Amino acid sequence: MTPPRTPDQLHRFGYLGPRGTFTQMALDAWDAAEGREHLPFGSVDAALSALRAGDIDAAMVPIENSVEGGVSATLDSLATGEPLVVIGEVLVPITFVLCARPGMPLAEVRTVGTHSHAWAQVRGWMGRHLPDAAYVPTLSTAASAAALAQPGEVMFDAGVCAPVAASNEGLEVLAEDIGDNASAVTRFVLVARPGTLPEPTGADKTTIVLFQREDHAGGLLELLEQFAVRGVNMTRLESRPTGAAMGSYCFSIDFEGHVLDARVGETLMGLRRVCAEVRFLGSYPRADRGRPDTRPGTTDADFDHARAWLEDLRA
Ligand SMILES: O=C(O)C(=O)Cc1ccccc1
Repeated sequence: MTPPRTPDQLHRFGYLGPRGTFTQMALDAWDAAEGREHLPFGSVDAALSALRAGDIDAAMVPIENSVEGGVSATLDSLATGEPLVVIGEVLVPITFVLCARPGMPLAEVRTVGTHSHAWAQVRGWMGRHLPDAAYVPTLSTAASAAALAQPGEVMFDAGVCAPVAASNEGLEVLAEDIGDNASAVTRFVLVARPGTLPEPTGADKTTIVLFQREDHAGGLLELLEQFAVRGVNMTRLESRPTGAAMGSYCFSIDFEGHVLDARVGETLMGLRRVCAEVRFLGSYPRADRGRPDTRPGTTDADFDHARAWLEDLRA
């Protein structure tokens, strides 16, 4: 996981809570709290609204899972509304347990509560061990454990969460390691209001959202070739409905490099020419420290030489 790199001006951090979520683990990994506040929020939207309102300085939210894909609540909130920027990312390996109130036998579990992304990752196990169990969605994995720990009626018999959430809430673990994919990883992003741009490290990523001008044959290719000709490697590409009309999509994209890198700047200018809108969602150090494989002709020095050559011609 990423070591802490907390800019000095950030003091109040929000996260998708309650305590015991994978998102809290991501925030703890990023910011080993030294007097800074870590505040739980009930949903991604609630955390990002508090950030936009200025109640917190940054928010840790899930963005992508290696098994289930993008987290729509996060992608859509970042693509619209008051601008926010990603200033860091954290990768967290995911392990799930099935937990219940003490005394509940596995054979009697009829309903299971958890976050939709967690349910999608334990579907195989559920099919084998609790094929008739009904799914009850909760706003996070730890929210299902917290609900079971409250006295009185609860909407489900068991919850799926991190081992730490089950033990925080004094629940019994009915089964361990129930994820269908043992190497599942979730990627979390630390989001702030614009104005914080982490310095380039040589191992950076940039996130943008592209809105096309009009639907036409080769429209997506036109966007992709902006990256290809400048040697910029994409690490995530998703289309999301804009909500404006049926068939209206935007593209949410992560790629290697920092906005201050020449090839990234040239790519963004190319995209700006061919798109109706380019929303910049930040440049930040990669959690895995992976450095891009820069092709000959696409280094900062190559772009500088070419620009100097053109200026010479014009002079
Ligand atoms: O609900 C949580 O614990 C989260 O942090 C969101 C989530 C849910 C499922 C897998 C990874 C992250």
